[in-house]
Amino acid sequence: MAKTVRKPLIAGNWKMNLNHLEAIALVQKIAFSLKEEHYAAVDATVLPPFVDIRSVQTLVDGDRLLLTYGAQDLSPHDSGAYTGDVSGPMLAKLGCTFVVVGHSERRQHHHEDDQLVNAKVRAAFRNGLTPIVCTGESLEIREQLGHLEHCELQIDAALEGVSAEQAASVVIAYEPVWAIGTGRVATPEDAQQVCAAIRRRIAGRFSAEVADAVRILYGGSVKAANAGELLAAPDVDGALVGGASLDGAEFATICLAAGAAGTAGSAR
Ligand SMILES: O=C[C@H](O)COP(=O)(O)O
Repeated sequence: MAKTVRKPLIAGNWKMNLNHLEAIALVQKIAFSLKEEHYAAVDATVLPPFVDIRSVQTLVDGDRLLLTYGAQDLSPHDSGAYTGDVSGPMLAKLGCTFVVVGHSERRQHHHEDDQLVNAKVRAAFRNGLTPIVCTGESLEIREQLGHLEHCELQIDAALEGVSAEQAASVVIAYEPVWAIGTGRVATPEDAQQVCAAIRRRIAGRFSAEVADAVRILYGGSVKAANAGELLAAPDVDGALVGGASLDGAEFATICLAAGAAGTAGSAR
């Protein structure tokens, strides 16, 4: 299957790194390397910590950058007595495009379960934000060959109650837990197998048209050196990049590789 309709997306998840001054410096570096003409072939977005978003917004708006930005999490509630939480309306007001939901680090360190992930997906849609829904198996599940079913069930749960129209706009990120921050990257075949299975599941649950529209990213130790081969896989529509997104030139190189892979896919 060629990548005829899906524009590649590279999302830089900064995790809990960079204060707002460092955020400005990084966006400036990305802007230096990623020119307006490059955005015809790839969408690029950064996902800074909450406290950096206003600074990133000011720079993106002021310099009319085509780079988008988003958040790494949101509350399932839109307002109220939820100390420490940040709501969808707040992120929308800051001009966020995307919000990560269900990252394995939140599932692990904040005990987020499938029900909460689903509530956050619905909060994102309610507020005009595009959720980047993460799924991925542990090493133990992979060794027991349960990875496909594990990811399919996580995606089923995350999209519970979501309309076909909303589902078509969702972004899914397949991130095997054993590949995150470890330097141990999945092979293109591993990534393709799971991304294709997720797409088939969405086709069965919604429709072939919805499945064809959904962008499925791979995440886990993506770098400029391995991005090209991962992004060439037919069902891999981009990458959720952690560590390598903290280097502006490296992030831009990954974006350019995605643009090239997308262009090659359309020509097939
Ligand atoms: O959200 C990004 C992923 O967790 C991947 O992180 P990484 O590129 O540092 O392995």
